This record gives sequence, structure tokens and C-alpha cells, in this order.
Amino acid sequence: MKEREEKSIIKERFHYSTDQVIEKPFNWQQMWRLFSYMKPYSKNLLPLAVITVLLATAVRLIAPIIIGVYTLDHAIGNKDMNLLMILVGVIGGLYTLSYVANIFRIRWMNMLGQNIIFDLRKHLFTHVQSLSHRFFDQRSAGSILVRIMNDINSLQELFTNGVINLLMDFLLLIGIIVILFTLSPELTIAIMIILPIMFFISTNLRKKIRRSWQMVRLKQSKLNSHLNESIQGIRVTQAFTQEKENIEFFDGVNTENYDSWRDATRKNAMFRPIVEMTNAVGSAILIWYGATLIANGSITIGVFVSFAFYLGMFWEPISRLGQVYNQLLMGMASSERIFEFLDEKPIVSETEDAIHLDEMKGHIEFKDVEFSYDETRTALNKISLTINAGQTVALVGHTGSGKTTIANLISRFYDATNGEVKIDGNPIKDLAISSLRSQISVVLQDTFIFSGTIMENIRFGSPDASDEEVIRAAKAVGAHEFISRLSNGYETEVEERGNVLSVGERQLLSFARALLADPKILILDEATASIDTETEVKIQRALKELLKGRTAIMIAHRLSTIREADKIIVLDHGNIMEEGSHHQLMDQKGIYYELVKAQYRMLDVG
Ligand SMILES: Nc1ncnc2c1ncn2[C@@H]1O[C@H](COP(=O)(O)OP(=O)(O)OP(=O)(O)O)[C@@H](O)[C@H]1O
Repeated sequence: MKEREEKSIIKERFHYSTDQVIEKPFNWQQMWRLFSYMKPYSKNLLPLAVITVLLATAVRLIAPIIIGVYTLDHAIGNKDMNLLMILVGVIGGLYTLSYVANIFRIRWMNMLGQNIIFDLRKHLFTHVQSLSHRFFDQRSAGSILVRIMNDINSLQELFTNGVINLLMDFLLLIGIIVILFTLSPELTIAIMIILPIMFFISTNLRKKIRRSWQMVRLKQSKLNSHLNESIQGIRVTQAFTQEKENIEFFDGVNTENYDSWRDATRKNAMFRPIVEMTNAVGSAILIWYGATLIANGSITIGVFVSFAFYLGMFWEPISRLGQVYNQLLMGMASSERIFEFLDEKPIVSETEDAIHLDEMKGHIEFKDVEFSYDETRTALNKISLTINAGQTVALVGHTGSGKTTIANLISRFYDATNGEVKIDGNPIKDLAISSLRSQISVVLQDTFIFSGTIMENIRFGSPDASDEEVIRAAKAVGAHEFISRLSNGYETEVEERGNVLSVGERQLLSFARALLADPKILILDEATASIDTETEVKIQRALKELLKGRTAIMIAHRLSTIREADKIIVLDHGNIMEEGSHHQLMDQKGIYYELVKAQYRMLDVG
């Protein structure tokens, strides 16, 4: 009992919520949208591939008649050796043509498939880059990765083989039916009896197959999300010795993934045998009824042989169409998920006539701004504040009081629910996002370091900066010293997230990165929290110089760092409680005074 309880706790630990199975019927509009990715190739690769398909299909359709009716009935039946030789030559020539056409078909189709996948992945990545913070708040990184990698990969087979097979098989099927009817309508009708049975079985299976492929994607996404989180959080896991529990949870997710695959492939595997069974029934009918027709003189042996050839070919496109249909179903499930992302509009968007502020001054105004991340809680409550250009303003308050939210609204990572944010007198919604953000630098406590060299990391926001400028920025924030001590100095490679650097060193890097971008507005969100006091003093000194001519918003819990700010704004539960300089607020003996006193008391105790 206890064991079961423990297990359920582990099961309850991770939640990956947003990737539900999207249940929609087969959707032609979506199909059309997917195929529209072929459009850029409609003048080169696509027509070339279609021509080769038409050639190969035509050869396959003509060959059985030549072999059956012409060779058997005419040449061999009439012992016409000349005709026989000509026919052998024609058959040889046709097969050579088909062979060459197939080589090119495969080459061109692969190129077409790869190009479409390349375009689609680029489109999706570009789109995801433009999406607002809210989108990423609601999804795990792993589930986004699945869509950009796995879902797009699953379309590869469809575009490389599926689409063209669809055309080829469709043409073959129609061609064969027309030829069979021309040769012997009654024998054709006899064989066709099986078609509806087959159709009925396959349509029933279709729905189940489609749903199970969707389930596979869902489970894969969950597995990916969990993997991503486990690896990123491995240090915490090990510190709390939760490896065993994590492995157990992973086993659960991995098993779910395995089971979903097994279920989908099992249903998938039923398709082919059904087609082959009906093929066998068709052959039996042909032999029995065909023999009767030969006996009563309705058809010749040549027609019978041609029929046998066509029958062999007839089931091939049907069976392959079944496979293509499965590919289509998988493709539909994936494309539904891809299009769901592509249809996601950036919540923060700009108007067509957005203003480009080339020389921002840095005057910020909040007027009755209300904001909530979700419907349940208010993060900011009718906030009004003014920050003059060039001022340094500190935001203080308890955890969760709304400091970062104010910074988020200034960078326009979110839009205010009510009220207005203005920069240099312009409503922020009227500004071009790139012109706004390129003049704002944000330094967060959790600094993101990209894989690459230290030099590249500092240069991240200002790709045109010279090495000298990078070094100057690093010196200005006191990062030069530790960088010089690294094995390769500025050329030292750091891995993703900069795990080889200390938190403080990463912080210094992000300072240099922010300053190099030469912003008009600098937002420092708990930026000096991980830096030792000595370095902080250095940075404070450097900052004084660097903040000249810029508007700065400093968010700090360590109140000693913000004493000299022009203005201190005290927040509580999304409301502004106090506003003024350090001395004014100390005189007021309000919340700020209490916070400062509390910190001094803590220091005294320490
Ligand atoms: N992405 C988010 N989605 C939903 N709620 C959020 C999100 N970010 C913050 N919140 C909530 O909004 C409120 C204000 O958060 P905010 O990050 O602005 O606080 P803060 O004052 O910066 O806190 P801290 O000092 O801990 O950084 C909090 O209640 C927080 O839980």
C-alpha cells in the first residue's frame, strides 16, 4: 500500500500539459496547405519528377499488352519471328527507358522532399522565434523541440516518396482498370468484386491508425519534455538524491512511448496483409473465371496472360496507396501540430505603420497600467510612474511584488492588460519592436550563455562590434580580469548555458554584453545578486560612469546597491506603495525604511 502511494507521488511529480491529441477529421484544406510548400518547386523539380513518373508509369502500362496480346497472340501465335524480334527490342527499350526514368525520379523526388523539409523547418523556427513570452510560458522546451524535429521529420517520407507514389499509383490504377475493361469487361467485373470489401476494411482501420499515430507524437513529446528537464535539472536531482525516482518516472514515460508505438505499428501492420489476402482471392477468381472464358473462346491466352500481369500490378498500387494513406495520416497528425504553432500569432505585434525611434531618449511613463499573466492573479494594479530620460530608478519590494513584470512591460515582452506604457511620449504599442528592443538591454540574474567563445557571447547583441570594443566593455564591468585568466582568454569556448563559468562570472559577461549594445535603457534585474561585494563595488563604480546618459531600471533585493538611485519605487502586491530618493524614503519611515532596517539587522546578526 505504502509502496503504491510512493509511486503515485512520483507519478504526480512532473506534468506536461499542453500537448493534447488534436482530434480533427481528415482535412483537405490542411492537406492543401501542406502541399503548398511544393509551390516554390513547381517550375523545376516538381515538373521534372512528374515527367519521369509519367514515363515510368506509361512503360509499366504498355508492357503487359505487348507481352501478352502482341507477343503471345500475334507474334508467337502466327509464328511471325520478325515481329517477335521487333517486340523483344521494343520491350527491352521500354524497360531501359523506365529504368533511367526511375533513377531520375528517385533523385529529384529526394531533392524535392529535402527542400520542402528544409523550408518548413526554417518557416517554423523563424515563426517560433517571433512568438511572445506567453507562448513559451505555456510550453516546455522539449515539446517545442519535438515539433521542430520529429514532426517535421515525419513529413519527410511523405514528401520524398509518398506524394509522387500517390500520383504514380493513382495513374497506374486508373490505367490498369481502363485497359482491363477494354480487354475483357466481364473478367474485370468479376475481379473487381473484392474492391468494396477491401475499401470497407481499410476505411475502418484508417481512423484507428490515425488516432494511434497522434498518440505516438503525444507520448514522444512527453518523453522529450521530461528528458530535457531531467538533463537541465540533473544537478538538483543529484543534490536531492532523486535519481532513482527520476529513473522510475522516466521508465513510466518511456514505457508509455513504447506502448503507443507498438499499438500504432500493430494497427499499421494489419493493412498490408489485408491487401495481400484480397490479392490472393483476386488471383483465384482470375484463374477460375479466366479459364472458363478461354474455354468458351471469349478471350485469348494472350489476353489472359496480360490480365495476370495487370492483376499482379493492380494490387501493388492499391497496397502502396494504403501505405501512402498511412503516411498521409501520420503527416496529417504532424502537420496539425506544426500548423498549430504556425497559426499561433505573436500576442505582442506591431502595426504596419509602427514608429521607428532611431534615437530613443529613454523617457518612460506608465499610466494606470494593469497586468496579469493569467486570469486568476493580478501582477500589476493601476500602476502610474514616470522615469525621466537618464534617470536611475530602483524597484524594490517583496518577492512577487511585480518588479520584473514592470521590466517585462518596458521591453514589451507582454502588453499591458489595461492602461498605457509610453516611451518618449509614444505609446509603446505604436513603436517598432526591433527599434524598441535594440535600444534596451536587460541583464537578468539567470544569465544565458550560448555555446561559443567568450568573445562571441559578449558580442551577441552587437554582432558588428570589434574585438577592441568587446574588450573595452569587459574591462568596464570588471570581467576582463577573470577572462584573461581563462585558458584561451576571450577565445575560450564555453558550452551551452556556460556551465564552466561561475554564476558571478556569467553575470559579468552579461553586463559586458548589455553595455556593448550601448542601450538607451538598461534594465538590471537582480543583476548584481550573485557577485561578491568587492566586485560589486567595482561594478557600482563602473556603472556610475556607464549609466550616464542612459535610463536605468535597477531591481535589487540588496538595498545597499540602490542607495544612489535618483528614485526608488517600492512595490507591494502589484501596487506602488512609496516613491522617492533613499533619504526621502528613510525619513518617511515606511515600508522602505523597514526593509532597510531589516537588512541591516540581518547583517548585524551575520
Ligand atoms: N510568466 C508568468 N506567468 C504567470 N505568472 C507569472 C509569470 N511571471 C510572474 N508571474 C507572477 O506575477 C507576479 C509578479 O511577478 P514578478 O516576477 O514581477 O515579481 P518580482 O517582484 O520581480 O519578484 P522577484 O523579486 O521574486 O523577482 C507573481 O505573483 C508571479 O507569480
